[in-house]
Parts: sequence; structure tokens; C-alpha cells
Amino acid sequence: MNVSQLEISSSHPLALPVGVTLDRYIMHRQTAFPYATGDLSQLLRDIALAGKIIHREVNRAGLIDLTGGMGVQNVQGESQQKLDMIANIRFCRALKNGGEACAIISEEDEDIIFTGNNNGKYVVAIDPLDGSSNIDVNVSIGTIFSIYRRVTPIGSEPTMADFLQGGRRQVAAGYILYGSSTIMVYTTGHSANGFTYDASLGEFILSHPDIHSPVDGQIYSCNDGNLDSYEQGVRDYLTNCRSRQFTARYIGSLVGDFHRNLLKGGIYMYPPTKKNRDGKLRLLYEAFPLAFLAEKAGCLASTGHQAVLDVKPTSLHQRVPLYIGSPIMVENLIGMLG
Ligand SMILES: O=P(O)(O)OC[C@H]1O[C@](O)(COP(=O)(O)O)[C@@H](O)[C@@H]1O
Ligand SMILES: [Mg+2]
Ligand SMILES: [Mg+2]
Repeated sequence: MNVSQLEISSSHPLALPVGVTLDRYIMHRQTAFPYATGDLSQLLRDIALAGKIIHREVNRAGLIDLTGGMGVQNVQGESQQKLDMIANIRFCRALKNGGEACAIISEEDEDIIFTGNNNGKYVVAIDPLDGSSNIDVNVSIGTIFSIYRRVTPIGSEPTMADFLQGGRRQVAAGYILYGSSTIMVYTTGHSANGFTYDASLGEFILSHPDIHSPVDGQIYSCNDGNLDSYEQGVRDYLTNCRSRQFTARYIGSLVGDFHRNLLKGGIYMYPPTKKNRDGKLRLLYEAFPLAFLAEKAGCLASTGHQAVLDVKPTSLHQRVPLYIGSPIMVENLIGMLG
């Protein structure tokens, strides 16, 4: 019996729609902006393409010797993992070949990476592989990206000014989480949407439309091991969480902890420590993009004293304390920091 003889109704499992692909969603959104030229759409596709390749590498990291360090340190003084480097190469190549990005800054490179696309209208700040300490142990890791429209003239060589515009000048930001499934969550300044990767189709499919995070939560994510070097207000807040039997969840991958708390309600905290007076996380390719996304999903992102998005950027790899998540939890913490 061949397929044509089957009475296939649209509800037949074989005929069910696969859902809205990222490509279709981007195209559809683009038509909402009459002045849109498709350049940002193409840039988002380039990032998604590199994400698919890293998905493949992450899933077979143990099989193709992608685990372990390179024996070299990055500008942060951290030992670079093989997958940090692979992800950095893949994203930079995708952005260079895509033609829309004129320059990139990456956690793995000290200086601006010039793509040679001086006619490109955008610059990208990227954390190619977030949660590097989890690469070898099969715990969720991610990629974080932030996009600005350049301020230097098109055709000219991009400069630092293109990257130091300020968090509220981002035109798009998001992350790709390589976990039990791979999901890309991003915003272009309106809503926050999540697309789950279906490797059998090679497509990101809309799975989390218009994410709105719970205003309150009972999950806190913070490295308790640094407790003694946190300021009193942070220690008081953690004591308060424990006394209210909140759930401690900290995997050591910012993207993984942020994503869980975004969906379930919760707070991620990386306060200043004795070792890192400004905290550990980097403003341009960790705090700004997640803060931009978080605000679109109804969350708050604070340094403890101001909104992260209002921090004035002064250097490419500057660090910032980060408290991000459900607004009621972040406000309670800020209240205790005094
Ligand atoms: O080990 P610590 O000090 O708790 O730091 C963990 C944090 O550092 C990070 O790994 C920093 O990011 P990278 O892995 O991209 O360097 C975050 O993902 C994570 O939340
Ligand atoms: Mg990181
Ligand atoms: Mg990283």
C-alpha cells in the first residue's frame, strides 16, 4: 500500500506541521520593519549556523578529543579549552563569511577582530563558549552574543567606539545553550523567543515564543565557595534564601543557570569577591547581552547599584558584578546591599 492510498488528514502524525523555523520567523519579523534590509536577519542566521556546528562538536567532544586545555591562556588569564578555541574559530569564520559583521570582539581574543567586511553595518561581541569549566564533564555550556549597529562610517575601519556604545544600544542579543537539547534564545529588542534545534531537520524550531519570566522565584544560583569574600548584604541575602528553604542551583555555566531561572523564576548572582573586585563576568559579551534579553522577558539585571544596561563601558574585557533574574528577587537583594 503506498502513501497516496492513505486517507491522510492534516492531523495525521506524519502530516503534522514541524513548527516555525528560525529562518521563517526571522523573515516574518523582518517584514514588520519596512526599512529592514535583511542584513541583521542574515547575521542572526550566521550565528545560528555556527551554533549548529558547535552543537555537533559538543555532542561528540569526548569522541574526537575536543576535551582538555590548549596549554595557553586567554586575555582573562584563564586556560583556554580546546572547545573554547574551536567555538571561537567557528563563530568568527561564520561572521566573516556572512559579510554583515565588520568587526568582532571575543572573550578569547585580546583585541578587536577585523573581519575585512568594512561595508558590514554591524559589530558583534561574543563569548564563544560559556561555562568552559564544564566542557569535559558533559554539563550544559553555551554561547552568548551581542550585536550593535556600528557608529563609524560604513566602508571605514571599525573602532572601539563601535563596541563601547552602551548596553541599551544593542540591536540584538541572546545565547545558544548546548544542554540536553540545544536552544537559541534571542531578542531584537521586542520579545524574547526560544528556538530548539532539531538536528534531524537541521533547523531551529520555535519552541518558547514570547518568553515572560515569573516575577518571583525560589531558586538561587551563586558560588557558595566564595561566601567568605562576599559583602555582608550578599551573605544576608543568601542566609535569607536558605531560611526560606529556597533551592540552591548552580552549575557553573552562566547560560545554563540563567536559562533555568528565566523559565522557572530565580536569581543568578556573581558578586564582587576578594579575587575579583568587579566580579568575574564580562560586561560586553556576558552581562550586557543577558541583561538586554532579561529585560525583554520581564527580569531585572543589576550590578547591585545600577541597572547593568546603564553601566558605561570603557574597555573591551571589563568585568561587572551581576545579579540577574526575577524582579522581586533582584529587588530584595538590592534592598539588602543597602
Ligand atoms: O567557577 P566560578 O567562579 O563559580 O565561575 C563560574 C562562572 O564563570 C563562567 O564560567 C565564566 O564564563 P566562561 O566560561 O565563558 O569564561 C560562567 O559561565 C560561570 O557562571
Ligand atoms: Mg562566559
Ligand atoms: Mg567563555
